[in-house]
Amino acid sequence: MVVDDVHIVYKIYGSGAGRGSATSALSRIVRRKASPALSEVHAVRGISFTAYKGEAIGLIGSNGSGKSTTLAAVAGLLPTASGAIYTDGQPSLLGVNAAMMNDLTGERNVVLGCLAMGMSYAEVRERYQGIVDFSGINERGDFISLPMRTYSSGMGARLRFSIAAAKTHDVLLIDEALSTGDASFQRRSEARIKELREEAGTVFLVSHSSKSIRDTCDRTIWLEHGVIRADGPTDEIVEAYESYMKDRK
Ligand SMILES: Nc1ncnc2c1ncn2[C@@H]1O[C@H](COP(=O)(O)OP(=O)(O)OP(=O)(O)O)[C@@H](O)[C@H]1O
Repeated sequence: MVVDDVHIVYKIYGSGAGRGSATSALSRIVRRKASPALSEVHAVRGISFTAYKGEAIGLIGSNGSGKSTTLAAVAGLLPTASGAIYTDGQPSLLGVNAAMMNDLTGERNVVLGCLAMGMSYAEVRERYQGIVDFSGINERGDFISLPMRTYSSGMGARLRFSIAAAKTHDVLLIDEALSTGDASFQRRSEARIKELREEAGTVFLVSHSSKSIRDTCDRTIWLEHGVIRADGPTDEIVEAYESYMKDRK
């Protein structure tokens, strides 16, 4: 995957004083003025890197540094303002907020998620039990037949990860999902990420937990204010980042 001088700008409509109120809308209609001015957030400012098959790359940085935005752009969910992203294969984003139907049971979500990833009914039937066992959702009772809204955030994240990890991905983008699981689930998911890498995929992991980055990734990119501050071996970069964060306190 090649990310070449990518800039991402969020355009925010309807911001500013008086925008959005009924009177300001009415005055715009009367004066036949165009839509309200928009403000912009320049979230990613010219980042470039190359990622290879079989690599697991961690993305770290303080809040608002552009990590999730970068992942969303690589997944093709956000347009770039300039620059380009080239990937060999289909990237799939596994976010903590990935779309799951909260009113449906865990079981239905597993089936829907697998179908959405392109599996056939026969493949879903074959993999279903493995996914439920991996997630550990049923360890304390029959939760898989309850609606997703009854799950804790950690349980939801575990099920999402288990569904996504059931398939081999060309490029798997993981946003914070691992840090929500407990220790035993984290061990299982680290092992699964290693397998996914061996199956010739590239894995990106956004996390605030230095531990999950250290345990899963051998290369790390540190973003700050939308630019790459450092890119290199995980141990070096995480150490530099931790001392930077300590100095900021
Ligand atoms: N939907 C949005 N609309 C407008 N601005 C946004 C939107 N999402 C993010 N931003 C802005 O883009 C910048 C980067 O945000 P992003 O979520 O990528 O950061 P992050 O590094 O993932 O942060 P965190 O560690 O808090 O998850 C921030 O300044 C944020 O305010």
